Amino acid sequence: MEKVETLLRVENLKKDYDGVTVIEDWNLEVKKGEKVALLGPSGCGKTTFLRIIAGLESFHGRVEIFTERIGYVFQDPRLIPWKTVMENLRLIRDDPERIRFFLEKVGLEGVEGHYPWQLSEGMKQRVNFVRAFLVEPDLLLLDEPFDALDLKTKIRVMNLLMEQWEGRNFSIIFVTHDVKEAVFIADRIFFLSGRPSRLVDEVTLNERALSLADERLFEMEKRVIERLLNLPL
Ligand SMILES: Nc1ncnc2c1ncn2[C@@H]1O[C@H](COP(=O)(O)OP(=O)(O)OP(=O)(O)O)[C@@H](O)[C@H]1O
Repeated sequence: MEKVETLLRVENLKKDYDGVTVIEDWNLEVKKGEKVALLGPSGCGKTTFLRIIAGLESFHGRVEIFTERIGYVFQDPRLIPWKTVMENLRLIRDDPERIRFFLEKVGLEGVEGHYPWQLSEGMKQRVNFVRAFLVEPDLLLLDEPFDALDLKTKIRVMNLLMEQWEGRNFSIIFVTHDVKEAVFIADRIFFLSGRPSRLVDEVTLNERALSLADERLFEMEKRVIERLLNLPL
């Protein structure tokens, strides 16, 4: 049988801010190509966890990442205001053809010369996605990335995400408050408690819905919500 490689291993992870513990004793593994979602109350440390994985935060415990190719779709787009979309993206990968390819894929053809202030929040967020795809990541970190998108754009970006994933089989850590999004994207969902947050449960999804309107998705969402409601949080 083919051995599934570990891409990320987290042991006894703990994070304090000014003496206040936010993350308490997290242990988890993410396999190569696996898509995991984190569901938990506001302020429980989900963004902090992604920042730790991206090397942007100090921590206690052990974090092993078996790649350097990490893409990060931040909660806010963080584009450099005095650079155009193309200039922002060329900082990541100086390949205008590839940049145009992804811009077209997210429905942003023709905005290369625009400055960030000329774009709506949803447009900026799509540029944020393009930036992460340009990295050709082995691990993609997604922090509530669909919130600024209207439904049709969200579906378009989700489809692109899945298409990219099928082509390259990278791992995903996806933070969201939306159970339906989590169920649509993830193979495994972790449930977090409030601060200090612990990983209290996880559920593996053995099916995959083909679209956000797929009936199976509603059934899976229901099961996850029921599981969540039964947790002693
Ligand atoms: N740089 C910092 N200094 C001090 N406290 C911080 C810092 N960054 C985050 N925190 C605190 O750590 C906790 C976790 O924050 P984090 O942003 O990781 O939560 P979250 O689960 O992503 O929340 P949300 O779902 O609302 O986005 C919060 O209470 C926050 O105030």
